[in-house]
Amino acid sequence: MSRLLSTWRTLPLTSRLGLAVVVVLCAVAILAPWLAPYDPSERVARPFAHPSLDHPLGADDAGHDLLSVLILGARPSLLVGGIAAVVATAVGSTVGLTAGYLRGVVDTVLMRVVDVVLSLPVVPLTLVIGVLAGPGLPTQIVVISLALWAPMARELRAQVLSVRERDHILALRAVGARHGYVLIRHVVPTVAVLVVPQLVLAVKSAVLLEATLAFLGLGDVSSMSWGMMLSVANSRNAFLTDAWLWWVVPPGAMIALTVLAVALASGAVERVAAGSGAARRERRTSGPRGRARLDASGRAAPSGTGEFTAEIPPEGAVTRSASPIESVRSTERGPSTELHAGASAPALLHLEGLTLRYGDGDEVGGGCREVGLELLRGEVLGLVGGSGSGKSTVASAVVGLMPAAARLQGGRILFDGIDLLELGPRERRHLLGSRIGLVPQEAQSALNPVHRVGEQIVEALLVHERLPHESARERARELLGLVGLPAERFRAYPHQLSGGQRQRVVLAIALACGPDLVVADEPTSGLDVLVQQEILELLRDLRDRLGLTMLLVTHDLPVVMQVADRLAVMHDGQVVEQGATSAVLAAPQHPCTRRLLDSLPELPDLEGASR
Ligand SMILES: Nc1ncnc2c1ncn2[C@@H]1O[C@H](COP(=O)(O)OP(=O)(O)OP(=O)(O)O)[C@@H](O)[C@H]1O
Repeated sequence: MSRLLSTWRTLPLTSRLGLAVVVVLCAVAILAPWLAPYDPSERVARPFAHPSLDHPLGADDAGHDLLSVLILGARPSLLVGGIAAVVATAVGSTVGLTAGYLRGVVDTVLMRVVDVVLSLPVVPLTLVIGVLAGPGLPTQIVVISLALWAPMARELRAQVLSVRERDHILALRAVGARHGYVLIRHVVPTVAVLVVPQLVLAVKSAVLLEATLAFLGLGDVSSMSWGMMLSVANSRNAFLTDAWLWWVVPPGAMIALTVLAVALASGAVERVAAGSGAARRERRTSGPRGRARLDASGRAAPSGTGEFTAEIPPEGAVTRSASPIESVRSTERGPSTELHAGASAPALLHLEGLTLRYGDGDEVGGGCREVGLELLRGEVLGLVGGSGSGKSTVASAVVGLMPAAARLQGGRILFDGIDLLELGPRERRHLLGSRIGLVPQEAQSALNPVHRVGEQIVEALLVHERLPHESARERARELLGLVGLPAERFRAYPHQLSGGQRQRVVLAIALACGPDLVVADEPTSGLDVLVQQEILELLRDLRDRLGLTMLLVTHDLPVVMQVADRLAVMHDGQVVEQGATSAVLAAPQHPCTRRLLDSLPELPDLEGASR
């Protein structure tokens, strides 16, 4: 209540005024039968009676009290407007969400339907539908909803297109989460803030359209809305006498007042919706009072100090069923370290002539050409090259998250003998996260900022494994331990972690279901040198302990030199050189490899300098 009051105080005067008028109008509509001084269907005055104390708005041609008709008219006007707006918003939002999220054929078909609806002239269309369906409130609701849903669908689709490309949504799709799950749990909450003000604006348009339809004779004569009052006044020659002053002006003024008030109130609703989203985030990020605070290393710090806050689970709350490594190993599927870099070992990942370009027609370009790579089980392959050489294109093709503009022109990606490019979306989703894990670039944006990091690991686990929630949480804590984070970090939000800690969480998500292959796209970018070193040590450690098979994409040669068994160098979309790391570094064959090596900084001879 106090939050509502404080929000009310922050609203501009016009918004407050609009909200107040909307509330009064709704109250009048609800209480109309008790507020109206007379029964509007009874003849209580002489026809065309002028306004008087008994009848402040006079009477119509049949002697009905016009004030009572006006008060009762609020009901159908607001009811039709409200219901039609809700229906239009529901249809428009569903279409916009589906088209924007699924893209492809679904998007094309739905947007062409939207284009057709938008190109139809509203008034003649409504007349045709009205004549076919017959006048009445249901017809009005259908016609108004039909006229309003299409612009909403278009607007929402644009928002969803941008939200679906956010890194944390891509990261979730990379662990194989179902479309419905990603939509409902991550996309809908983000765009809901936009839907609420749209709904309010739709009410405004719907009230106006209801009046238009009623005036055109598509209203329900048995329930006299304000639009219907105008229609009846017109047909009963109110304009030929001075009766229009009290028969036409008041309902016209009420329609104008409603539209204006709703328009003013929409600003307030937008603010409140955005505010409540922010407050929810704030509540989530600050957590309940009285929680212990942790310092950067995860130890308890005196409350009221320190940047990091996280709840410490009660002592003994976690009963460890297996060591973190055992947890991950228990889901391992193939041989690992024994076959490490063995020349005769079967390739886990095999790319043949992969050609992927961006754009269509004359605009086609970029991407990668005729890429051939082989990654053995237990091996770390470093994919290096300058900016724009095509590394990310190859990585995105392996995990199946190519940008919309990407066009596959040929080649195969064999993963454990399965051609990934031949798989349907559902089969591919089953592999992602469970057998192929992705460590995306930019851990900060790959994590959902309003969900606890532990829950994000749990989410990745539950996408593929049927586990009781508590067991999943326990596994998530073990995975945190595996990547070198204290289990207490489970309850932290991404912003409460350092860059290196976030990167570890992203790694834990990638490892959650014990994948056979991990694709790490620039896993150390944006981190300072010391943290980079820590992450590299962690990768090395995981490789040795778990026999991880990893495709490590980076432009940073020193990074791969420390972890990769073999290197593949890309330039201009092609692999120009590949071989054992030591061999490539010792005797680079291609000028690009030599340039990459030459670009490595050399430390000055400090000893010499100090002499
Ligand atoms: N969505 C896209 N639309 C059009 N062209 C693209 C798109 N993404 C990449 N490209 C082009 O494809 C080529 C390869 O890009 P890619 O991102 O794979 O390179 P990269 O080696 O990963 O570079 P960086 O290290 O800078 O990310 C570049 O020429 C780039 O301009």
